[in-house]
Amino acid sequence: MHDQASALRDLASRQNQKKAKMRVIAVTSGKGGVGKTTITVNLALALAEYGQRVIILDGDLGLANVDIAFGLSARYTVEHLLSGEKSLEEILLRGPMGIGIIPGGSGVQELANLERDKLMNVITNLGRLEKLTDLLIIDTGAGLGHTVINFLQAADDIIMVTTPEPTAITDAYGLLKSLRREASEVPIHLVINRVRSEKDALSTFKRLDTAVSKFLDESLDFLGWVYDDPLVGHSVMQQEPLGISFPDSSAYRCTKWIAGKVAGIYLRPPRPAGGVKGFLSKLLRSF
Ligand SMILES: Nc1ncnc2c1ncn2[C@@H]1O[C@H](COP(=O)(O)OP(=O)(O)OP(=O)(O)O)[C@@H](O)[C@H]1O
Repeated sequence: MHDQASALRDLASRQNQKKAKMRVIAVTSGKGGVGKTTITVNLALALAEYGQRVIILDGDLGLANVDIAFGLSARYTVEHLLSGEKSLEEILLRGPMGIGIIPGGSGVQELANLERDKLMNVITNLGRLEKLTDLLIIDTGAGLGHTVINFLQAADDIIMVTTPEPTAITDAYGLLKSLRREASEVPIHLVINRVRSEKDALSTFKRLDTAVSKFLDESLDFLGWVYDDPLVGHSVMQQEPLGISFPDSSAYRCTKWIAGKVAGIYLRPPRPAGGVKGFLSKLLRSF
């Protein structure tokens, strides 16, 4: 008998067979406020600069703000997609460099707890994503709520963001520990945000990696770091991504380096901008 459930399974498997190579990257963190959204938005921009087609799913249930970071305002969200009121194309916002933004809103939680009658809308609509993008980047909420777990389990890769702050490191470790149980198949790549120097980044990584190898018997992949940069705050106030307002800032150059790795392009790690003092000291050294 060809019931509704098997019809859905057939449709989903046909979508899978047609699958182009859209990659799903979930950006997450143990603690809130460590720069997950800033990194998601600028990573998307840097990847678009490398010629990738990118769509961001704003999956942060409590603090959905990807649209705001782009200076846009969401009229419709995933909720409208789930109810069948709007199509994917109708809820999709377009940012700079053709970046697509899917506003999550409260529909995000529903997405994780789909009722059967809404499943058809999702499979049909999200199946079309394959044609629209090379990369789907999900900005998840912090911590390990039910919705976050579902996104992390479904992703091809997880980028975990932390800062060197002890509380952020403790929460990152806690999340890594849970992920080993909940999403052990998905590779996790660490980004350390708001570092003062390369040394600061490396020592933070070492601290976390030592704990992970000692207590979880695993090793961490270090994707890169982003400098603490006051220009990030300026760009947030301007509601314009850093890569648009301050493309030469040290934080954006780091993000481009990370994006290069994500896109499979090798770049050297950037150094912080030295300002006039740095320029003069380098100049004097060369005499
Ligand atoms: N590299 C950086 N240098 C300086 N400030 C930064 C940097 N990255 C993020 N910030 C600042 O930290 C604050 C939090 O950033 P953001 O909103 O991206 O964090 P989040 O992890 O997404 O937070 P939430 O958990 O609330 O979603 C912002 O005010 C932002 O300006």
